[in-house]
Amino acid sequence: MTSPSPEPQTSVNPFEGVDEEGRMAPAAYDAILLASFGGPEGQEDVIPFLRNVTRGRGIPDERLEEVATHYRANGGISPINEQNRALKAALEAELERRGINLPVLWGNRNWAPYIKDVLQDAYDTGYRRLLMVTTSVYSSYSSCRQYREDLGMNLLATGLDKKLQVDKVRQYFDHPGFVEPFVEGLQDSLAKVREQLAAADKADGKIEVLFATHSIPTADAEASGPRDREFEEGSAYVAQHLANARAIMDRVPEAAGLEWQLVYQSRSGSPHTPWLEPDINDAIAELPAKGVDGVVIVPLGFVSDHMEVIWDLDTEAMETCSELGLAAHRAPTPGIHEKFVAGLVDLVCERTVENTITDRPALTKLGPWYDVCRPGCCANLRGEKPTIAGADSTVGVQ
Ligand SMILES: CC1=C(CCC(=O)O)c2cc3nc(cc4[nH]c(cc5[nH]c(cc1n2)c(C)c5CCC(=O)O)c(CCC(=O)O)c4C)C(CCC(=O)O)=C3C
Ligand SMILES: [Fe+2]
Repeated sequence: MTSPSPEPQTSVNPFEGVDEEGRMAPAAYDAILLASFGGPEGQEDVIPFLRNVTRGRGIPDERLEEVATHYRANGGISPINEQNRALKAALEAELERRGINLPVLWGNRNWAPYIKDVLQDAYDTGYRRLLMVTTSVYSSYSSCRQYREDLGMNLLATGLDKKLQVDKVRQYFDHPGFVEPFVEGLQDSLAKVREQLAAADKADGKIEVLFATHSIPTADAEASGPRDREFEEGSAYVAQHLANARAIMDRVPEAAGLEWQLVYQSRSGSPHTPWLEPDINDAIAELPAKGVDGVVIVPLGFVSDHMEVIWDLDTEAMETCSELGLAAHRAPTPGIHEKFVAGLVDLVCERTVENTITDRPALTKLGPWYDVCRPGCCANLRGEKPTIAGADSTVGVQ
């Protein structure tokens, strides 16, 4: 039990304490908030979970039924919560190893433990300032602003908006802690695909690398990131993935000269709304005609092996590969890789007055990303909601 810190003051100038690169001055935090998506933990949770996820988003019922079957086939259980429990434990161990006294709280947007309850518990424990780390690393409405909105709305709903300050670490897509596990993963998966090819007497077979991420509506892709910067393909979300894919390819000598592409998965929504393409299965279907014999799938958009990885990649995309006679292997997600866990603690230390880390590593020219999102960053195209951690935020001190 800590003694309560002073209540935060509401600032008039939203940029106060934030420099031109969107960097926020280090502060004294009471705890880390690990914020994630959440997932069902039994058959009876599946539909209520899906309703939570899609509330107000117009996802057709047929799509919900289809997604429900992915969960049902796995006992109604998403692996994501267990993975977050493991990540929380790994973060606690790494903090302890470094002698950093910061508790780790865990809350989800769409399932228990809900962010709302965690915020109330945090306040009741005496915490007054939290630093949020999300399990979502790129810039887009779904992966950046929606987290910031859910924090803003839950602080308002609990009446804690003037009492509990929540800041957020920068989007960390190009932090070495996130990228390096994929470098190792690509190396290992390439070796496995080469073994498969050798066993099939195709030792010289051609291999292509597919970097897979979540599809989003093209309108959201165009609205991703800050308004005052131009990005490749007109989208921070796409540009961040392309830059990361190049950074990974450059670090794997065994992949020199191989063709690669960025592909998308898990599309939902109305078929009339354009989403990012190509779909991974369509991309795989084109490969035999290009003389490709083997595929490495790098799940670049994801932090852990949750449902969208084990179903859409390991089940569906792998099936597409085997139907076409392609050798294939899926590289791991960062999960609780020690470099990933250490990287998250480094990101926290960028922001804490104690144990401050001043170099802010980024493996692409796009980063290091902003601690405080620029105005209009990753806009909600359906209307504005209260957010935290943005220069245009209406909740908390920025
Ligand atoms: C960019 C992005 C990430 C990556 C960043 C991040 O990790 O946050 C992500 C992650 C995840 N998406 C997840 C699950 C779902 N996403 C859905 C729907 C949607 N995702 C979208 C985008 C993203 N999603 C979008 C634009 C929609 C449609 C509109 C909407 O509803 O906003 C739906 C509804 C049904 C469907 O249409 O598929 C479900 C069930 C799970 C949990 C998996 C598990 O349980 O293990 C995770 C980690
Ligand atoms: Fe953003």
